[in-house]
Amino acid sequence: MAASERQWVLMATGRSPTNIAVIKYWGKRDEALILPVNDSISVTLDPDHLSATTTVAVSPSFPSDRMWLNGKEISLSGGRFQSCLREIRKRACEFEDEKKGIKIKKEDWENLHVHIASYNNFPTAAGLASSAAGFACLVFTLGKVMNVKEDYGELSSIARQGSGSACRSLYGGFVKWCMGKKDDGSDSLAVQLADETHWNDLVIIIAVVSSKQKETSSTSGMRDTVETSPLLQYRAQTVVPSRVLKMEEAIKNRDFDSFAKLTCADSNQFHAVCLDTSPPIFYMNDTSHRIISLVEKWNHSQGTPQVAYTFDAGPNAVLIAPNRKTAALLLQKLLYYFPPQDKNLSSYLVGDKSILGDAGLHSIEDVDALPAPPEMKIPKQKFKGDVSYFICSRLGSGPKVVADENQALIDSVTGLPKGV
Ligand SMILES: Nc1ncnc2c1ncn2[C@@H]1O[C@H](COP(=O)(O)OP(=O)(O)OP(=O)(O)O)[C@@H](O)[C@H]1O
Ligand SMILES: C[C@@](O)(CCOP(=O)(O)OP(=O)(O)O)CC(=O)O
Repeated sequence: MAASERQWVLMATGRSPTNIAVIKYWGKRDEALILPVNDSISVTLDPDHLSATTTVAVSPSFPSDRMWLNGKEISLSGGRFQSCLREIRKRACEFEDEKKGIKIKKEDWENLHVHIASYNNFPTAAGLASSAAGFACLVFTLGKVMNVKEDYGELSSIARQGSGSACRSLYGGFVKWCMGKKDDGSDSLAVQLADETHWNDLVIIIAVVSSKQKETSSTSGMRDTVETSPLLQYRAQTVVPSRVLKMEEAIKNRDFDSFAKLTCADSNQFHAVCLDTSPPIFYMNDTSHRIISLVEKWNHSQGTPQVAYTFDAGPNAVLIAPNRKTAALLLQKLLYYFPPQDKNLSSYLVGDKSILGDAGLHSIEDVDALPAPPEMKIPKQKFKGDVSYFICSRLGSGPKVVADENQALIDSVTGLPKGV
């Protein structure tokens, strides 16, 4: 290879959203391939608020594969990263850029190494599904740089091998992960039920209860549940199959009543199987329970669901409102009970801050003046400081290429992360 040939660096940058399940995935039937015991359904969140951005660079001058996450080098030796790299490399296609003097034959990809830099615009490993956005983005961006021709369904089954829930982040809007039947996992992939424009009135408010790393990871938690919970069998075989059908129908008809009831019931059953695990797993805390109680009492007082709640493997609440008006009412109730620790309202709600205006909350004085929610029995008690901050978001699109080279996370000359 000529010296000039050795110099080129080929790069691609992608951005992928995170997703939140409304019918939960919990339990694997195959640990290595990451095959689930039931179907699951999720909503994809707006990448402007919660997403991973990943740059993949390839160059004949790189002696090994390397990765940096949020500016720190991490090991790629784990099985999940290796599976994603292997599966994408297998599907890599010929690539040529005459201007830059780059010509890569299909068989060359086996010997070309990658540098990967990724950044999450929200806390990593804090129960906000960073692994879902991260692995979806990794697979999507590797696919771009390696000129992979496979469709998103196939890419989703590769992202699944990085982290199960990641397969659902390959699409925007409403997504179903079909568990599949085959032993090799080739039919365990994501399909889009409807894109983000189908039901774009929905508003999502996340209460970040704790951004510390959690005690029991989803991976080990669900392994323990599969081994010890008798309730999980009933959930996976009897409850979820009919719930998935009802949820698909609710989404198709934009039936918020059914959507909310199914979402809350499924979150509660997921936490019930965690409690049915030996030793029991507690992901929610007192603040999570207070938020459930607030929503349940409000919903009950109105006779129909106003808002849905769902909790993943952590205490953070994800609340889904049917429209901005209801979201603004919800925010008033939440801020009444969970006012900010300091006087800074603007940093207490991130994402779509305009919801504060809709709720008539322009300053901390407006929060102090909020009336107690009438449906609550003990309205006087407040829990200042129990919520770290709120995120206001909406449904969003699937992965996208970031074309602006200024936004690449790797320097195209050095092949190293910018700033390293
Ligand atoms: N941008 C990223 N690119 C590649 N991998 C990532 C990225 N972000 C996170 N990960 C991987 O995901 C791991 C964190 O996953 P973990 O399941 O512990 O937390 P989480 O996904 O934030 O929470 P949860 O799955 O419970 O919602 C990281 O240690 C890393 O291996
Ligand atoms: C509670 C959940 O968020 C569990 C997600 O689990 P992960 O996808 O993080 O687990 P692994 O496949 O072991 O990586 C529910 C869901 O997203 O469906």
